[in-house]
Amino acid sequence: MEKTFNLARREDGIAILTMDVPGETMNTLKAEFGPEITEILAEIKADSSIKGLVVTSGKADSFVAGADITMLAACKSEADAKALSQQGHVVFSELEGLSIPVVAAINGACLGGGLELALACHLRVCSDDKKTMLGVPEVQLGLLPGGGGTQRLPRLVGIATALDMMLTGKQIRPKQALKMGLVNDVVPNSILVETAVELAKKGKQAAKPVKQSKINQFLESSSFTRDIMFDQARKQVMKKTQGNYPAPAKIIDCVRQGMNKGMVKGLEVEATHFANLVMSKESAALRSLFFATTEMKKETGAEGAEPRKVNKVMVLGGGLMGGGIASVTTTKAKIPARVKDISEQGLSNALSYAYKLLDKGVKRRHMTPAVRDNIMSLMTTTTEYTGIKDADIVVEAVFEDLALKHQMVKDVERECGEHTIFASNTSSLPIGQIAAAASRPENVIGLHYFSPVEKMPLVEVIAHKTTSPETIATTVAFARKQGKTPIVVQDGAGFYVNRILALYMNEAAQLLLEGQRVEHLDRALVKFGFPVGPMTLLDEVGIDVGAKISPILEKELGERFKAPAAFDKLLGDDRKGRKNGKGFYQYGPKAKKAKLVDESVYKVLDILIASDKEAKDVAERCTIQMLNEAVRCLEEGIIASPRDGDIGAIFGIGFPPFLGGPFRYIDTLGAGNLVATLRSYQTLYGDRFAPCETLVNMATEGRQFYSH
Ligand SMILES: C[C@H](O)CC(=O)SCCNC(=O)CCNC(=O)[C@H](O)C(C)(C)COP(=O)(O)OP(=O)(O)OC[C@H]1O[C@@H](n2cnc3c(N)ncnc32)[C@H](O)[C@@H]1OP(=O)(O)O
Repeated sequence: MEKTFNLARREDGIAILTMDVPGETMNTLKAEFGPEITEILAEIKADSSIKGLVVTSGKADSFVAGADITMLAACKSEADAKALSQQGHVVFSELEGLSIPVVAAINGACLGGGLELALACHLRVCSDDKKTMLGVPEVQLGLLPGGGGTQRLPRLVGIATALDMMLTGKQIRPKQALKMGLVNDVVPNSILVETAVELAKKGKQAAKPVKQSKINQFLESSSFTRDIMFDQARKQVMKKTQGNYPAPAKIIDCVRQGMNKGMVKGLEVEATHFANLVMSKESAALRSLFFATTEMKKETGAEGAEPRKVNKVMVLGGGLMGGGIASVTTTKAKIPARVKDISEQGLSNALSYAYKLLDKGVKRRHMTPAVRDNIMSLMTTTTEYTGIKDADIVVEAVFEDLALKHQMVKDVERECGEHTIFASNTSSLPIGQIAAAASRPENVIGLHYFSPVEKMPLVEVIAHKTTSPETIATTVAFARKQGKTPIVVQDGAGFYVNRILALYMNEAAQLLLEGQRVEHLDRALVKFGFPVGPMTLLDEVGIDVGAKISPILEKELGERFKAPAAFDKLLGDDRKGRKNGKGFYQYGPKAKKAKLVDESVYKVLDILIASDKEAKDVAERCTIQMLNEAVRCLEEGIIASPRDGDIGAIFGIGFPPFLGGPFRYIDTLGAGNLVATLRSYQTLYGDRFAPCETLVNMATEGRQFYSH
């Protein structure tokens, strides 16, 4: 069997231990490495000629990307998972206990168990490479650092910093890692191992005291003050997670017990909590997202088709969406983008949108002014169709007006090359209708971004009947270069995401009209796990935008999409939401910092406030139609798979990740139970709740969407 670890002795007495998992792209930690590493550690201990040890990786892109998540997912019981954590504890303690200095030389991803391995070394050096990032992202998988991280990290960088890293899962760049004392040096990759060797030769050194604010020094100084800090952290995470995610509270408990009762106790608590989390349904759902997104990175979107290279992009429309699209094209994909708008004002808006985003990076010291200016130089503007003949993709982000979009298709076909792709960022118009004006419809596709473009991870790539596979593959690859997760969906009003969202929003509106308070509706859905409630969302997106989409969906998809008629009164009262400072909530200079409902909205809608319904009933009534419609989209072939439907809902509208997406959630609920609930709502509130055929069949046959 090929070995994972290689120990090379140098003449100067420093040995280099290189980890290189055979046949895999990245190093990950697996239980089966246990005997091999134990043997090597014994060999090192027995060899008095070894005066120091450097631990490094043979992979170009990773030090170690953590414990193997597939191995964790395969655990059958808490006992299995606890054994894994304890095995890690033993090996890392042995490494830490070596009498010779041990230095980790880190290049590339050093995450989760990988960072825990590095923490067990006495010193750490990392490369300044762009790929080098350090962190403990376990919380994003519904887990906690189970290889001693909850104990060693706070002891190295301080409790406050360690909690911040563990509770957010954020990745730390080399410079920042040096500043916070996570690594001892940052050097170019070419001299990484040599620097680590030199450090090892200097011998073990006492860790430099962590630079802490006065308040944190005080808070970390006694168990009494530490407890205040832990209680505060607990309150904050409960507020943020609404108690839906068990990992954060367990992370805090591990640190509390370890810092107050010592490392041995801390490790014991860590292994127990880790095991419990590995077996939790929340972690299973979050792990499924990791597997889904990793799998999707390899797909071209159209079987057998290869993407063409995109060297130049044009964006039509310099509004919020156009500015955002141009910005991710230049900043993330590093592809030149030419923005066209009819007005100079539109163009300067787009430029300043992109500039402000980049400048934020400069202010936070994530980039230099020179890099910002370089990226800005990739963005040019025009009011005419000039300098775009060789554009590979034109992304249209103008008003939702079919005639205008037809004009754009014709203009682009006239002004650009035969191969130029016309991608429409429409949120509601069927792409087939837009392509009807094209003489090269195979080049026409939908590319639906979500607002704000630079933040929202999803794009829907919409193929109409005759979009060519090459156009699909090129658009998918382009979106990925922009840092997006694309899902390919079929053409149809509202595509996938807006279609399932519309029913959810309509039901929230219906509940409002029945007298449920605005803030109660929002709280109920936030408690369920959405990042914001439906009323806040409508204010953010624009009540006018919602009102424009609704009739299109109703016309194309039927009566169940009919928005409550009373909502027209909102527009009659010029209530568009945040953008004009008039919506469900108060805005503007007079508004208090704490968000307050604009109570006058009840009068406009003739609402008599009723007593609050149970939050879980409110959430169920709004989300159940979303679930039903998601299945209908699968039934109609709008989405290709439950996996795409889950990723689309989570990344597009923030469907609670701990539920794994609508389809995984249906599996948890059971199709039979869901159908029964839908039918009871149907009796009470009408046919918009009628369960779709697939769900009914699944209920009869006892089927699930996923086999695991
Ligand atoms: C006990 C411990 O405390 C518990 C843990 O350590 S839990 C694990 C914590 N670590 C993580 O969460 C990191 C997970 N990995 C990532 O975020 C990303 O892979 C990355 C940022 C490291 C690299 O991203 P990117 O360059 O886009 O590469 P990506 O396509 O995701 O991954 C490359 C390959 O490595 C695999 N991989 C990366 N990290 C992995 C992990 N921790 N477990 C299993 N496989 C992993 C991917 O599945 C993929 O495999 P493939 O080539 O066979 O498809």
